Amino acid sequence: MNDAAGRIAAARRVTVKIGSSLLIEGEDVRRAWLDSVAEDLAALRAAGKHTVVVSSGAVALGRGKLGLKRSARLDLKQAAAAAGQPRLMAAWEAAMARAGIPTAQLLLTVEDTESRRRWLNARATMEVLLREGALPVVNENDSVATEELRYGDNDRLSARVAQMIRSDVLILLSDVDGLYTADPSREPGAEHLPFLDAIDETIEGFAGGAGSAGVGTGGMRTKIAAARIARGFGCATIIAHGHAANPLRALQHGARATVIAASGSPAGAYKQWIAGTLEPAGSVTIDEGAVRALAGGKSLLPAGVRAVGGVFERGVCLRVLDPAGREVARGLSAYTSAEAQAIAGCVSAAIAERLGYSGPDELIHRDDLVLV
Ligand SMILES: Nc1ncnc2c1ncn2[C@@H]1O[C@H](COP(=O)(O)OP(=O)(O)O)[C@@H](O)[C@H]1O
Ligand SMILES: N[C@@H](CCC(=O)OP(=O)(O)O)C(=O)O
Repeated sequence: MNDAAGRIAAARRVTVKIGSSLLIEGEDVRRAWLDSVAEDLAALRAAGKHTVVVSSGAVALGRGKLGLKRSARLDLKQAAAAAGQPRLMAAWEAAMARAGIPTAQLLLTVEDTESRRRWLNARATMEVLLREGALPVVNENDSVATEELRYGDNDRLSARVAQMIRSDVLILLSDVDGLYTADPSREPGAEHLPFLDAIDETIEGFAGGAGSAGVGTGGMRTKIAAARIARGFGCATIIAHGHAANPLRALQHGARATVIAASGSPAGAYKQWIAGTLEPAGSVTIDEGAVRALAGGKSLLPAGVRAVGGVFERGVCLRVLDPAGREVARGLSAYTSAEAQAIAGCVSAAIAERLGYSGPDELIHRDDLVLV
């Protein structure tokens, strides 16, 4: 299944990145086009797929609003982003409301995607939004980012977002229908590449090395960098043309694109990430029945917990120990240490009464658990 349509059909979670050039014309949003994207996103939802959008456009809209000229100066870009972001979100909000889907805004920085704690918090927010049927619309928090610590391009940010929500597919909508052997706007003879199973130096060379066509805009280079990140955690990347109406539907109907395959699956990579936690924040000791349940692929319920070690927040990685103190698993805790202590040994039906509020039935959900 090397075509974009097949990948999208099989995906459970999809991240879509939309560049400024698609969204904005002159100084305003291409509203009719955005309505068509909203329709496509609603169709993905109706097909049971969880979708997140990474949308550029704040800087371009803010420039128009403030009457600023194009400039490479970071402070001017930051001011433009601050002025343009509300306009960008207003456009998304209006388009998605017409499609019957509530939107939510997340502004992320490099730090949010690099620090484990902030990552987990952003992820938890995203999960609730997806569960509640909202469309998270993400952009870089340009106004607080620094020169040394900013993505600067939403291609790589979208790969991190795809990782955060465990997307199977990352769709980069651009003004070109994929990767060519050279920049097609400069070399008419350049060949289109429909499918890549790996990213090597030759491929990176196509996307424009230093001093060649890609410099300045980010161009294909940041898209290949994004595909490389996505590939590493089990997510395929699709680079596609997005300028015409209903660009996602067009892809689902076989429009030409470049597909870059993933290595492994998002779930596998996620579990590797959990297993690779250097310093788990605490531990839970479980009884024999729970050890058997985990070995059988079940979640860890509070009923099987005998003791809780350490002081920890929700979402952190815990060691799961058998009655003899041997580590049998690792997983992300759905509760804080204080809560875990309060509900240890407790049947699921009694959790709400014990805590005074309701919470998940599982202390560690099987999706967040890996046997060691
Ligand atoms: N090998 C290549 N294949 C396709 N496009 C390329 C290649 N090298 C450079 N490009 C350029 O990259 C552009 C897309 O990047 P960019 O303008 O940054 O898009 P976006 O705004 O969608 O992020 C294309 O219009 C094309 O001119
Ligand atoms: N965060 C910036 C967008 C940065 C970016 O990657 O732009 P683009 O190359 O148009 O996708 C903004 O909202 O204007």
